[in-house]
Amino acid sequence: MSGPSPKTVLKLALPVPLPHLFDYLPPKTPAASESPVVPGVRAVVPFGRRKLVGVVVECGAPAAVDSKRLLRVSRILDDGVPVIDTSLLGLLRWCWQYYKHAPGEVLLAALPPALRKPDGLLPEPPLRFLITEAGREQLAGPPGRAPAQRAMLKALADGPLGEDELAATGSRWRAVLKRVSEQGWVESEPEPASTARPSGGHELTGEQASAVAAIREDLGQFRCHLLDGVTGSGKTEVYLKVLEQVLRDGGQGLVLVPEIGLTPQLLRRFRQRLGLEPAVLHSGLSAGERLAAWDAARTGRARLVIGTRSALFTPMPELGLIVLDEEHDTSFKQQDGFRYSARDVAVKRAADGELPVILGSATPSLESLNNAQSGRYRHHRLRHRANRAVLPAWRVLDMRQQANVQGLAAASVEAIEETLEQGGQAMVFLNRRGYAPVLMCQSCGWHSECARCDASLTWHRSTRQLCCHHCGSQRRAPELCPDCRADALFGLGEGTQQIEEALGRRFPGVPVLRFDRDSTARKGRFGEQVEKVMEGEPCILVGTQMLAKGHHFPGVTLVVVVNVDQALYSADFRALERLGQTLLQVAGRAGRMERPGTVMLQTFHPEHEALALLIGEGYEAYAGWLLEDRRAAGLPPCAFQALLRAEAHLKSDVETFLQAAAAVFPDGGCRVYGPLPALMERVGGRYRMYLMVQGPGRPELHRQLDAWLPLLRGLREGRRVRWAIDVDPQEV
Ligand SMILES: Nc1ncnc2c1ncn2[C@@H]1O[C@H](COP(=O)(O)OP(=O)(O)OP(=O)(O)O)[C@@H](O)[C@H]1O
Ligand SMILES: [Zn+2]
Repeated sequence: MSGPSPKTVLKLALPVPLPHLFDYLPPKTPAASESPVVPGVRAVVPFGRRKLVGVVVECGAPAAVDSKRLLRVSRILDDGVPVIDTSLLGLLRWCWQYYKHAPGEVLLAALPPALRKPDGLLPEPPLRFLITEAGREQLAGPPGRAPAQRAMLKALADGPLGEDELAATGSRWRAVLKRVSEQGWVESEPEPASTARPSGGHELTGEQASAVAAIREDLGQFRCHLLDGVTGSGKTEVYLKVLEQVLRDGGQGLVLVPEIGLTPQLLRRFRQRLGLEPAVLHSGLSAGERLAAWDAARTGRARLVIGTRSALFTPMPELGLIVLDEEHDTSFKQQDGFRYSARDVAVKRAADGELPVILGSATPSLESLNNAQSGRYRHHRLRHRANRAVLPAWRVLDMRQQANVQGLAAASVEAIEETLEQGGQAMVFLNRRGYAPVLMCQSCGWHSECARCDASLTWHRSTRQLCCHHCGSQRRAPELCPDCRADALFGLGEGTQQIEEALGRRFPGVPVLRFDRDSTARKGRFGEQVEKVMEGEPCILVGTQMLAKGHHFPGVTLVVVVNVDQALYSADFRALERLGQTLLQVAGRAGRMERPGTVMLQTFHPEHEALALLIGEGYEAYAGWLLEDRRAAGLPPCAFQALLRAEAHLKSDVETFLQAAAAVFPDGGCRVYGPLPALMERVGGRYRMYLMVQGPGRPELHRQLDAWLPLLRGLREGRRVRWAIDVDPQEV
């Protein structure tokens, strides 16, 4: 027997945080039936003392080390069927190179969790069951002594059913199914692909129609379309019209939405308009549900996938369109581990697959606006609300001159009262959950601080807890001041719970619905509350960011924004961009139907030029002003950045490492700045700092980063810290 030739080495991505692929010999004597190993298949390999599941990335590459020392793949999984197709594999490879992240972690993140384990298998294709001629005859005959069998035949008489539907016919359905199948009364076949039956939909406005026409023209080729339409302008209707065409042409559609944009209402809308069941993918699903949805997309049974960030990596053999709704949303950027931007990777996927991508938003990111201005993206503007509703009117409340009860201005309370009297619904927005952001002692000035973070502990009065919203630590709230023992503790500032309580007291009998991460923690609660709002009875909604995103609440005519002043003076250069987006998105919930809406903005800085511009002239002017500023300051999107982030228990370790890292930064057109402290320097007892690398061009930035990385890995100072590269960072 000849020794293994280097030609047959397999390169695998394994789930370990190392920056390379791993060489293995192919499995021993593959069975005759087994097809040759191809890229994209899963394999089990020995790794140290463990067995790992990896994905074969390359076959037949020359081995990096002497092949005699190589270990052998234990076995190939899934009968050698690739779980990741070639084009997706190419995209993932681009990702690990671009984001400088471990290939194995990138690749395995693209697999449903169930397939990351050796015992997880590709699911069997689902079957559906049909009644046969003999079955019909049986049903037509006199009822026998097997009522369960008869009931099943009866259920099938109206058309084929899947396993889920049969399961609803009785607990012993499997046994019954077996019996009727043996009799030849029922047969099975693979579940066919879902087909779209679009119906309904609006007659498009002129603006919608021209956007739809332009995007349809580009089907079958790559182009990025920025759909820049004010809140309520009917962007979703544009997506639907283009998707209709894609589905009709036999393509698959992929729709990505922000973390909390994936609501039952949204799904219902897609389901009803397109007349098909979308495969839904998000992190809240069970492993089994996720696997099933992913597999339906991979095999082409599912024609439409709707999901959050990571759904971007679903294999879809006939993908014809990607839609990214609320493209400015920060949840599209993963903030730990594999720090990718789903927006940017979506554009790359579309380019690779030669298909159009739609980025939609009422408040586009400066990155996308910049790309539209430079002609790289096609820019479609929808300036009017679709259903003749007008954009809401703004009222700025100078809080220095307003009586203020528990955070609410007297004028806001009056406006809420008026709204309720007229049968409308009011929404109060503030970005702080809990009862009060700080618990403070009136006598000695003590205040609740997290021992492990540079942050105060939020007072959750109902549960009598002090909670850190950064590291999650919790403790019982003291009754007396822990320092001076005075009975003088009070909550400083307001959180959603306090506003909820204040409104409940002021408007007895009116439902006050709170939407924040605490109140909607229970599964399904969010949806229930939304349903309640949709019933249209007068009510008050109080909530955080969660309320800002894409909801269509027809009854809401008043929006009160409680406190956004912090952002006006933030050290983060993106703070004003985010503020403008949040304000307009929240405001956009008001007056989406016949009755016009009002937005009341409570602020201590009514004269601030940013607010004046945003409210006076709108987002386009505001974003233009911000973009000019970025250009003048040489900041993204007019420059390119990457961060080297590092953290450790000892601040000196972080500093020493970053200084050493800066010292070995290679020469070139990009410069390195720092070490600088993270915006919140200490979280969970760890100090966090970074170096910022910035330059005028992307290729230059990547060339220098790629030259720097091996040097960083060689630094002995790096052993005492956790470090990572963040390309195109969104926060510091
Ligand atoms: N051409 C049209 N004619 C009449 N009504 C329309 C039309 N297009 C959309 N609508 C209606 O207008 C409302 C807002 O539309 P939609 O939710 O699609 O807006 P949007 O731009 O996605 O909003 P947002 O950015 O605020 O989420 C919906 O009730 C929708 O049914
Ligand atoms: Zn903390």
